[in-house]
Amino acid sequence: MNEIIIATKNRGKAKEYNQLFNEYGITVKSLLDLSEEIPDVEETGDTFKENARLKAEQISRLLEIPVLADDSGLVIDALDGRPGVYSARYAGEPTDDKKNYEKVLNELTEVPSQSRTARFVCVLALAIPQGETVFKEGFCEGIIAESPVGGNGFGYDPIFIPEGFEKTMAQLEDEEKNKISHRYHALMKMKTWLNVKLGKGESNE
Ligand SMILES: O=c1nc[nH]c2c1ncn2[C@H]1C[C@H](O)[C@@H](COP(=O)(O)OP(=O)(O)OP(=O)(O)O)O1
Ligand SMILES: [Mg+2]
Repeated sequence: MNEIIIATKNRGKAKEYNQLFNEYGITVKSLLDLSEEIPDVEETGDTFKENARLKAEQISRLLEIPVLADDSGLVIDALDGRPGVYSARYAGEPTDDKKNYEKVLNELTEVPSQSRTARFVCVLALAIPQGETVFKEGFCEGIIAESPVGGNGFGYDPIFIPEGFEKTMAQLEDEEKNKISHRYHALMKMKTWLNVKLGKGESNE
């Protein structure tokens, strides 16, 4: 098998999974690459895990093959965890990345830098026909910038300064982001789990 489906309609995510899987010789197909029209999965869950499950299981059932899905978002301490699972629709629907991060910056105008701590969260689900869905979670710690900078990445990247950096996620090269991102960490945990499952490696969990 040298192809995997990721149940997403987000081009930014699909691009990152393609880059992350590239070294294994695996091509990633998103729902945008399929010739058939795939209905939207309603993200009705209250947690990243529930929404990741909905996306992975519904598409796996539809296509009758194993499917990965990620539900992710930005969790800001000074906002009691918002936008969290509502990250994609924080400023309403349809999703508008710029409106979303501008809303966050407006809500944080009075908040000093030491209190602007936040993290990106990614719950990655692997749904297998006739099997139990597996979940792995990844985090990327950082702080929220005063204003948006940078043109790489997607979503909230222009306002997120990862720990250990003095620039935003949107100023990092793709390869740099892919070494530290919540998505990378979740995928590495999934890879470890799969290797153990296939008898190819040691668990380090
Ligand atoms: O690395 C990231 N860099 C910046 N922003 C990010 C990142 N990862 C997630 N995010 C934000 C974007 C979106 O506002 C929300 C994900 O929402 P989420 O529902 O998981 O994805 P989505 O609706 O964009 O596509 P889909 O559900 O088809 O996979 O969190
Ligand atoms: Mg979504």
